Amino acid sequence: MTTNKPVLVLKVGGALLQCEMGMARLMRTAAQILAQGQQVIVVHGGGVLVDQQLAANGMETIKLDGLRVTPAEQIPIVVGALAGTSNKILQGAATQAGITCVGMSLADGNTVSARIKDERLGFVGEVAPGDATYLKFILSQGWLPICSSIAMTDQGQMLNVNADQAATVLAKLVGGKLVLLSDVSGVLDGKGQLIPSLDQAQIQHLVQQGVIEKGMKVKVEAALEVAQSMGQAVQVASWRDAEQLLALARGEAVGTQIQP
Ligand SMILES: Nc1ncnc2c1ncn2[C@@H]1O[C@H](COP(=O)(O)OP(=O)(O)O)[C@@H](O)[C@H]1O
Ligand SMILES: CC(=O)N[C@@H](CCC(=O)OP(=O)(O)O)C(=O)O
Repeated sequence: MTTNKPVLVLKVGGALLQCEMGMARLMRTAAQILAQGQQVIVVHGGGVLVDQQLAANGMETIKLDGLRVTPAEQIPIVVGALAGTSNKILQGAATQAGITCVGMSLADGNTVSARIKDERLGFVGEVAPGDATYLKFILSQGWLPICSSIAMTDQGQMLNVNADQAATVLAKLVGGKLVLLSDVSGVLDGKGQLIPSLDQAQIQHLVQQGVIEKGMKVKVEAALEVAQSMGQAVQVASWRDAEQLLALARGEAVGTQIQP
């Protein structure tokens, strides 16, 4: 049984991986959504784990505008933390919730094509939609693809991709509905209050004021790009909030709506 609804592309941030209860709750919600015949893709980050692994190996973390500068010597650690440990931790949580899942990266089945984004960032990928065959096969089985944000160039060079941007490209590839789940209830104003809806002009203003910064700036800009190219709102919400997850399962708008 499948519905005609667009595929739900759920992006989860790395802080979720540090919270067993949060992961269990999210995967129970995903199981509920899948049981309704709704297809779901989970895309994940793991920035916190990368920070920890780099520190454990005596390496520094440098970010430029929310993106990790990734020199060649950090690639094995970044790939191990994201495509390895983070991906398998989430696969474990999904399995525990009774979900049949497939762990994958952006490179599998040529799902996403990638090239070096900016020499200053090192091995960081700029991504574009590729071939949806592999993803569609997994979805057609009623399985849950769990995708890390590791990509590859045509030459086989592994690249580190910001996970919000990875989710954006997968949403475009399958024409899906994108929900970016983070550790905050949505985009917050200068007083810490949730902003229910944001358009391009409001985003620019808040970025200029420094109210939206760092990882949230990357997230909101990725959300705006996909909202505009697909002509539909993108949600920024929290995986911490059980209510938001239930509302999400019911197909309701939660968190902050980024408007086209
Ligand atoms: N205006 C804002 N509203 C909410 N969070 C913000 C804002 N500006 C910056 N942030 C920061 O962005 C973080 C979310 O981005 P990020 O750490 O990249 O999340 P994730 O790892 O879930 O993708 C929040 O935890 C918060 O520290
Ligand atoms: C290029 C770049 O910045 N890559 C990110 C990929 C992981 C990520 O985005 O994780 P969160 O979703 O948990 O922030 C990084 O290395 O941290």
